[in-house]
Amino acid sequence: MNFLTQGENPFSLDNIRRTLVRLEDTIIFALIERAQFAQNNDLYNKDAAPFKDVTNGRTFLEHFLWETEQVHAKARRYTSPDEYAFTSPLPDPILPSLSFPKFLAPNDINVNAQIMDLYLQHIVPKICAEGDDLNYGSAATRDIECLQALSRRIHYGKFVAETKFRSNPKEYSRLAHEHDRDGIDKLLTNSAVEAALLQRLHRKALIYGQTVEGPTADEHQTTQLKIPVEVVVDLYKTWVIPLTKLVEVDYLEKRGLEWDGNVDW
Ligand SMILES: O=C(O)C(=O)C[C@]1(C(=O)O)C=C[C@@H](O)C=C1
Repeated sequence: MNFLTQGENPFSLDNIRRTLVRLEDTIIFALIERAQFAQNNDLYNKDAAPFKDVTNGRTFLEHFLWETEQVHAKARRYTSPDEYAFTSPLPDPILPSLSFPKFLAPNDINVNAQIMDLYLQHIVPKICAEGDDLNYGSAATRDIECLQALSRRIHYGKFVAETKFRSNPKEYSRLAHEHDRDGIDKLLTNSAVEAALLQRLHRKALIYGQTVEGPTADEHQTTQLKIPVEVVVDLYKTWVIPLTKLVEVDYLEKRGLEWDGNVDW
């Protein structure tokens, strides 16, 4: 989403959902890119021999991510309301600051630590072949792309939550004051949207993951998929949607508690 475009409201629920749909493509392609390299578990072990003298007590991935985020911070990446860094400390931007439209209420919700854990424990082992192929730089670069895309998608829940809050502030506020997180979860859940998403994802993983050879595309040629379809669907079902909802509930609870009766904060 380009928050700086004039004219169209970037914060309508339709536009926010359109961004979530586009991020499905980003995430699937990032996973396909990572899947071409072996697991390379040394990347995730801070005592691994190839790196332990150069990464200051971090794993190679953490170290490389920190270096990458330092460069991106200089280009003001983390001043954008939909971007969340995994590492710190980070330098100030070297570009002048932008003024983004005010939409989200101030909050410090950041679930990147959970995203890192789920990615390393549940994604890499399922999409990459076991073993070590020495492609450390390539694999870590793809890891960072996967992590950034997942982080953006999951923290986008804040925008969904704010639009939902604005459409029903009294009820969310009542539930927040009762600390009824299950009630908030129930109120924000749209099962039809979730079911449609999982079906769409299944089709996308099947189509994007195919090896296209010859002059015509064969929609039944599914034997050589670059990543297993069910891994992508499971990733969303078990992790991406629940973590997005966690972000939404955290946001709505705080938002509801602090609500002063005006829709704008
Ligand atoms: O689109 C919404 O309404 C959202 O809240 C996002 C989302 C998702 O993660 O995709 C999460 C909860 C809803 O049940 C449906 C979908």
